[in-house]
Amino acid sequence: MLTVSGVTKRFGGLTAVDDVSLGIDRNEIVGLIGPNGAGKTTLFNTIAGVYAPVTGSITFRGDELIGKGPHEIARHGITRTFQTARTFNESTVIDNVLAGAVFGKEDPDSLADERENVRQYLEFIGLDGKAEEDASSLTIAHRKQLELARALASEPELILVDEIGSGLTPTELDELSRNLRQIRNEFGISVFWIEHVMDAIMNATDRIIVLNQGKKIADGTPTQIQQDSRVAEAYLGGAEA
Ligand SMILES: Nc1ncnc2c1ncn2[C@@H]1O[C@H](COP(=O)(O)OP(=O)(O)OP(=O)(O)O)[C@@H](O)[C@H]1O
Repeated sequence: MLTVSGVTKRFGGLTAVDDVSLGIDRNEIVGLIGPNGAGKTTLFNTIAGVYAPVTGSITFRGDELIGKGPHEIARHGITRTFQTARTFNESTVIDNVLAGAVFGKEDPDSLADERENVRQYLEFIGLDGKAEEDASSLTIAHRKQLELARALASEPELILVDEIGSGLTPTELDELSRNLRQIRNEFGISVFWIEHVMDAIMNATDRIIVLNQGKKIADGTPTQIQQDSRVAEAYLGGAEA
């Protein structure tokens, strides 16, 4: 469904993403891991249309995405969540989800209809009891769930999730991992997920891609990745730095 071929992105003399190729299929949860500075966020930003790569091609259901901006890419069915949840804090929880619905769709219904429609996503995520509260009153974990509900409301086919684990307790992270699996299971949405918390990524993904210094060094099942000596070396190298 998503095909990244030979993508390179440089910042001045630094090659942040170096000739990376990968694919994400329909209905897959794929983890993206790698030591700090490996190029994970830069790769996401390149897929999402924030950066144009110097070389390579990124297609989604056969359409070339390179040259398209973030709004256009969202309308192709790719949406994202951010490492630091970017909720509109002065707005209610339901209005935040409504913003996702209106932003992501080619042809949104009337606001009143969309408002009714997006309640299902809050219910699905388990935040319906907080629909009328200000987003600023939510805990970090609930804000991250709100971001997922907002992403769902844009009715995407692929969600790019940038680190949900930081700042969460293990129980909260379990809940969010469960949300991601439910999103895949019930809506058939694919998830591409950057995460530093290894337990979560090993337990909740179907496949894991590993970047190190901009290059893809491994792509396999969680078990294969745990046994991959290049991956272990990359993390040990990072720990010494
Ligand atoms: N806007 C930018 N301008 C210049 N250099 C950048 C920019 N964004 C990222 N970089 C550099 O590109 C490299 C890859 O960074 P990136 O943030 O993509 O890594 P990452 O794997 O997401 O790291 P982390 O796990 O720490 O978030 C790093 O060396 C970083 O300093």
